[in-house]
Amino acid sequence: MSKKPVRVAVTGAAGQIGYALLFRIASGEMLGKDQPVILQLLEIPDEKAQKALKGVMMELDDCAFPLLAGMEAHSDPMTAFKDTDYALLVGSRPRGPGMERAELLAINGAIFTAQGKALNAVASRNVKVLVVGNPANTNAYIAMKSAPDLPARNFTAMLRLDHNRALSQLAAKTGQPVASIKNLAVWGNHSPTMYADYRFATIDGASVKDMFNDHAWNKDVFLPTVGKRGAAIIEARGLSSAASAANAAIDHMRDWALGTGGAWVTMGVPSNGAYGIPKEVMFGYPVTCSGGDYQIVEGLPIDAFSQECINKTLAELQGEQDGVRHLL
Ligand SMILES: NC(=O)C1=CN([C@@H]2O[C@H](COP(=O)(O)OP(=O)(O)OC[C@H]3O[C@@H](n4cnc5c(N)ncnc54)[C@H](O)[C@@H]3O)[C@@H](O)[C@H]2O)C=CC1
Ligand SMILES: O=C([O-])CC(=O)C(=O)O
Repeated sequence: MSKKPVRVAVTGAAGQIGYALLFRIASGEMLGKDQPVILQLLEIPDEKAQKALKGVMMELDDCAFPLLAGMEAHSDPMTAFKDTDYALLVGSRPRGPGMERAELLAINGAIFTAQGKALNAVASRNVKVLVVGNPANTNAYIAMKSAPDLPARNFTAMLRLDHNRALSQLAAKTGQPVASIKNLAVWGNHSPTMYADYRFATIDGASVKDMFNDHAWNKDVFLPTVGKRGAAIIEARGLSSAASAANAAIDHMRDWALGTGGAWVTMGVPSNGAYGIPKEVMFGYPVTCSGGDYQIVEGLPIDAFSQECINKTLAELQGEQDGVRHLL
């Protein structure tokens, strides 16, 4: 028997990430090739944005996706999020060349308060929320705090792009295929302070750390390359990452919904206190997913360098959260 359609809300649907994301959701890459979806698309109430959204929907129609069971255009989160099972909060103001994240925080804070409240009021009580729009962790924190009637753990932030970037850098360094690398973790904020941690990573079961014990490469090449990749893409493209961000969003939601089979992935999730991170801080952690839920990988040893990196990214996140406290 065919499955009942699920509702997937996407904000910023006419933006560049939206354009790289919607077609893949509709083709079944996110929730499975047997799962029909109804897309509930939100754009700002602006004639140009709504017109562009109509154009994207015309193209979605023209793909004749068998799994696309319905599609709606919205300009109000209160209707866009009605009964939604999944919400991908992409729409926000992207960072331009030279723009600081603090500037973004002020502009985007208001958006995520309103959207959190709307999710609280009208979404499915089990809605899974992924915040992509930057600053993703703090926007997710704002949305979570604005939705007190929904489970806090259902609000997550996207660190999967950092995770995937780190995988590719490790694959290049070791000359091994990406798919062979397991047990990578990225801690903290989706920002240059994130800490990509390959101490536990294995390739075909062998420790990556034992393959090359190169602290200088870790500190001076690997971490800055992964951390500043977003800025490097902006510099090269004149636009922020879109296809790779959409791909990471698909990976994040697919793994959360369908499970990772024991493999670690990175998600930004409200802390449960693990690793001394204060509760509720929206923090990148290694997780495994099963049964439509995620579990933080706990009990990993944290050495002095790692602790220093974790402290740094935590301090940045707490600074961001302090900066939005007046909104909550
Ligand atoms: N977490 C991550 O790893 C990454 C996050 N990003 C972030 O994703 C966001 C979106 O990026 P792009 O698609 O490239 O930007 P874009 O500017 O192409 O599209 C954003 C869209 O969101 C819409 N929008 C703005 N406010 C909205 C609101 N309140 N409700 C609904 N829609 C709204 C805009 O009209 C626009 O169409 C940016 O904040 C960007 O910094 C980008 C790459 C990676
Ligand atoms: O840096 C940006 O503004 C876009 C982004 O989040 C990324 O590519 O990681």
